Amino acid sequence: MTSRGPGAATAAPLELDGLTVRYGAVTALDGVSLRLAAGTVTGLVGMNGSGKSTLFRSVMGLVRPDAGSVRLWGADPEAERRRGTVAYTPQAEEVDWSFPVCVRDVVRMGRYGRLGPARRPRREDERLVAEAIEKVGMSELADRRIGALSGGQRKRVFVARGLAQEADLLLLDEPLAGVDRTTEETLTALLRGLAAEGRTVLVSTHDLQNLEALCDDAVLLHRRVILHAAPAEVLRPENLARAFGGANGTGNGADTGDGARTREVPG
Ligand SMILES: Nc1ncnc2c1ncn2[C@@H]1O[C@H](COP(=O)(O)OP(=O)(O)OP(=O)(O)O)[C@@H](O)[C@H]1O
Repeated sequence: MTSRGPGAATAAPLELDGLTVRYGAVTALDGVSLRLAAGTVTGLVGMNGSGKSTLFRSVMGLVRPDAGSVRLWGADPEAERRRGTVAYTPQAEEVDWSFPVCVRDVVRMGRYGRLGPARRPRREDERLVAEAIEKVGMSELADRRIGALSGGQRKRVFVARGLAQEADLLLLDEPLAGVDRTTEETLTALLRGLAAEGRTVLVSTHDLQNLEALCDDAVLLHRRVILHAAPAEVLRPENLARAFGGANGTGNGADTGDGARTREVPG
């Protein structure tokens, strides 16, 4: 894991304080405060449009907060982003899948922030790339164009990119959506393993059945943090109802308005 200066060891890997983000008239996040403990997996749970992706994008500096702050290990986030200590797996819809690259190319992008002065991947980088691809069960498809992958395979490629990056904080936007049961179990074990190594994972998910197996903590989001507690507590019907507006938490609820989404290339 990356070594940091004094003070960073005790600081939270991620701390949001009063984070507020608006897209024109739409308030996506409204005074969100959150602190993640190191070496944990935290589930981010909320209905469509509750602000989950906006939260991730704010941490990555892809949207500018209207108010509030993001701190990574107690410091200004820009330096940590540049050092590659935080990895982001975007939702599939945010990626340009016609970009002419193969699985290995995308995963190799995870190493770019860590390349030596020659800026050329070394044998060690290639080993880490191959290892990350193997961990998500994609070795046989390593040379396939990303546009020719299934939805579940696409998710796994971006999880592998985060693994190859050896980031200390991983932000995963719905990595389990649309994957089969075996892949879900593989990815769950993988994320649990990362936390056991001391890495910190924030993962948005709609899969409430898997929440307790996956997470140490969960955050119910509905523009604001409704509850940050153990998964069992978050799963209580009365708590889910506060975020989803239905007793069982499986209702879709009304979206709060559909703004145009930005798209980005895989790198
Ligand atoms: N680029 C944008 N321009 C305008 N509005 C946006 C933009 N991106 C998101 N929004 C709006 O902000 C709100 C929060 O969106 P966000 O994508 O963060 O929600 P989410 O919880 O990730 O949803 P989902 O579960 O559907 O992925 C929604 O009302 C959405 O329509």
